[in-house]
Amino acid sequence: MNERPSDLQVKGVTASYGRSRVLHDVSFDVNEGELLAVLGPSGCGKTTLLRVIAGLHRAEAGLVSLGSRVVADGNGRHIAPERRHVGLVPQEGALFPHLSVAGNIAYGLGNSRMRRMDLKARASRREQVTALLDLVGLPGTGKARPAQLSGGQQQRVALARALAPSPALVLLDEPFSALDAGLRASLRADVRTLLYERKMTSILVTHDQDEALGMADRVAVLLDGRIAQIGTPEDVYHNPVSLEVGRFVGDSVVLDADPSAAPSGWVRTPIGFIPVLGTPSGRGKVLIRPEQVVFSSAAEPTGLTVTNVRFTGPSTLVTAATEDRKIWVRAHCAGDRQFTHGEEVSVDVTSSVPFFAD
Ligand SMILES: Nc1ncnc2c1ncn2[C@@H]1O[C@H](COP(=O)(O)OP(=O)(O)OP(=O)(O)O)[C@@H](O)[C@H]1O
Repeated sequence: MNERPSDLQVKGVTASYGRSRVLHDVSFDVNEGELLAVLGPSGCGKTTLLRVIAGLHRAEAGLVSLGSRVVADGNGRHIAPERRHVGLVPQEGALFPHLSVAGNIAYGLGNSRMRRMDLKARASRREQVTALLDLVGLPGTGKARPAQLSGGQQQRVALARALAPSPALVLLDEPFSALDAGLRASLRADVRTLLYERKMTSILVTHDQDEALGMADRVAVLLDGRIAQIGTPEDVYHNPVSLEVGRFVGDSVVLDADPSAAPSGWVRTPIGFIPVLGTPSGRGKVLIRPEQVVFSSAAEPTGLTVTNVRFTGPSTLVTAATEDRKIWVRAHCAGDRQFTHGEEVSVDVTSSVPFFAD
C-alpha cells in the first residue's frame, strides 16, 4: 500500500502551446485511492492535462497539489517531475528497447547503477523487480527484451515500471488504445483490480466511453479543454448536464420535445409521449439511450418502420424511422423476439430521460 498522502487537487489550471490555449480553468479533485477517468475526444487536451500534473508542461495559471504538497502554482512554483512522486504510463512504445524487462522496471526504482551497489542492495532490487513482475502477471519474463513481448505484455511492464517507486499518483495516458479488443478488455480488468487492491490514486485518460464508464469511480468529461461534467459513471451517462455531454458519453437519439402538450412529468415528441427527469418548461430536446427503448409490433399505424437490424452479440440493435427518415429511434432488443426490415413498430420509453431546454 502507498504511504504517501495522495489526494490530488487541480484548481483553475490554464495551459497553452505558444498562443494556442489548450486548457481553460480546469478544476477537479481526485480522492485518495480513487480512479478518475478523464474522458474526451481527440485533441481536447487530455495529454496536456496529464503533462501539467506530472510536471512535464508548465501551466500559465492554476494550482496542482498532491496531499499537502503544492507541486505547481501560478506564482512560479514548479516542482520537478522526478520529485512529484507521480508514475506515468504512456500510450505505447515507452519501454527502453535496449534494456531487458527487468532493467526497464529497475529503472523505475531509481537510476543508481547495479554495478555500484553492494550485494544486499542488488538482491533487494531483484526481489522488488520480481514482486512487480508477479504483480502485473508476468512472472519469469525479466530477462526478455520488450520486443519479445506482446503489446499487452509491454503495457504491463510499463505499468510495473510506473508503480516501482510507489508513486503517490499514477497517470495512465490511453494505455490500452493500441491493443486489440479482447486483450484490451482483459488488461483493463486486471489493471483496475491491481490499482484498487493497492489503493492507488489514479487518473486514466481515454477517448473510449466504455473504458471510462467501466473502469472509473468518477468520470470527468473534458470538451475543448474545459471540464464539462464530473460525476459517477451512472451520473454522467444518465444525467448529462448538456446534450453535448450526453451525446459524447454514449449512444443516444435526440428528439424535439414539448412539455406544454403533455401531462406533468412527460413531454410530447414525434414518437409519442415520453417520461422526463425534472420539471421541464418550454420547448426543448430529450436524449434517449437505446436500452431505454422497447419496440413491439404496431397494433395500429405508427409511421415507424424498422430500417436496420444489427446483431451485436449480447443484444440486437434495431433502428426504426419514419418514411422520410427524419425521425428515428434505436433500441437494444434482447431475447428471442426478432424484428425484420420494413416491419411497423410502436415505441415505448421505459424510464425517464433528460430534457434540455432550447
Ligand atoms: N507540443 C505541442 N505543441 C503545440 N501544440 C500541441 C502540442 N501538443 C499538443 N498540442 C495541441 O494541443 C491540443 C491538445 O492536445 P492533447 O495531446 O493534450 O490532446 P488529447 O486530448 O490528449 O488528444 P489525443 O486523444 O489525440 O491524444 C491539440 O490541438 C494538439 O494539436
